[in-house]
Amino acid sequence: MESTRGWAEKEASADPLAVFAKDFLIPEGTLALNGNSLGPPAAAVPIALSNAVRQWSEHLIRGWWDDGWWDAPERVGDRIGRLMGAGPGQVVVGESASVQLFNALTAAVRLVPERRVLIADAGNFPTDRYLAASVARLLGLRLVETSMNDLPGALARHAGQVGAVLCGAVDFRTGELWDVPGLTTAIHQAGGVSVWDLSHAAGAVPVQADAAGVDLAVGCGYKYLSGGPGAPAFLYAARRHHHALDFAVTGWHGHADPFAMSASFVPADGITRARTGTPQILSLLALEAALEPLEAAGMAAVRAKSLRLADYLFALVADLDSVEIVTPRDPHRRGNHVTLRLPDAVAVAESLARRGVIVDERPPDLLRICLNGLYISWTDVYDAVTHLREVLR
Ligand SMILES: Cc1ncc(COP(=O)(O)O)c(C=O)c1O
Ligand SMILES: Nc1c(O)cccc1C(=O)C[C@H](N)C(=O)O
Repeated sequence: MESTRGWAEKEASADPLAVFAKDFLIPEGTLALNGNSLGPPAAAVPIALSNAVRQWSEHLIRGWWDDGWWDAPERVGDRIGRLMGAGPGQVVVGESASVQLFNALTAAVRLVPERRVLIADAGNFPTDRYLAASVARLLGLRLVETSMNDLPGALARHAGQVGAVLCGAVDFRTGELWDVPGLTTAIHQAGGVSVWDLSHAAGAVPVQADAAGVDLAVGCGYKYLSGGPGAPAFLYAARRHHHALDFAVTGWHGHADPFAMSASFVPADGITRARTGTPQILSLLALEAALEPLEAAGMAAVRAKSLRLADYLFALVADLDSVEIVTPRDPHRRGNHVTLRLPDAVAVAESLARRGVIVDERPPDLLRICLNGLYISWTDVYDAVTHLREVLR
């Protein structure tokens, strides 16, 4: 690795994934380095949306059957599942990540009703923490918040009482990737049920959900999956739990026979019981189309390139005295975004945005830079760091 633009250009011209950048709509001259918050639109999305509106106008309500709308939550779920190492029939798409978290967490608690301690990652995204507190109040559980580093300690301290355990796979602030397989095993050994928030992992890290023994998981559709603002989220539930899953949000789309319009809820078989009410079809079809470039490029190839882009950024910022790299350097211990600590991160992010470099900050001093190898190039990294260098000067 060399810190010259010529080297970055050479690397970019040899990059087999470079072709995928044209599959995204990013304004000329803009570096979209915040795909950990909102991924850019895939070029396939406006086409899929206009197709969906055409289906709607031509087929009206028949679209539910004739155009495959009814099965979209499971169909798109299977496609997202393939990106996260989940076999078919274990993922549904719909609702926000917050609603899916509520449903996953309450279902996890109901799998082990005698276990009265709910353990939650204290560094998790606020919505996860708020929901853990709310579910604990709702179900009369004792909430224990712990740092991820001390999760094994917390499991040991509450041995015999641990029920649901809610963790984020990638720390939304620091980009640290936790040991999903190892910690899931530890949760099981403590008699608990794991609920992983994969929002910063799905489409970024090839999480092996099935192989890791994950029980339940949820994630956003608008970050690395690029489904668009407010894209539907996903819920994964391991097949071995399906027969016992008792979701709190029991909508008619999760009923065994929805059009029987019966008086009481009988859950559908399989993951379909995780469905709630009528899914957001336009958004679901946009999300489905957005998956195409990632599927074509391959999760493993995108991950490998993204890690190398981050290594390149680490090398380029090494001489910036005021910048501390917060994200672990070990590729097994980081997700996709890279976090730098520097004075006045908010002002730096604003100055970068004026130069067309879109990153984000988490106050007071963290700057997050998302290097998604699917559409970010070697020269983008070089240019972004050049701008950062000038802004800091
Ligand atoms: C880890 C994590 N979970 C959940 C969310 C958001 O959930 P929702 O889509 O319901 O706003 C985010 C980001 O907004 C997040 O980073
Ligand atoms: N979900 C967001 C939103 O509705 C508006 C602005 C940003 C977001 C985000 O996704 C924030 C993101 N989850 C984070 O890690 O900070």
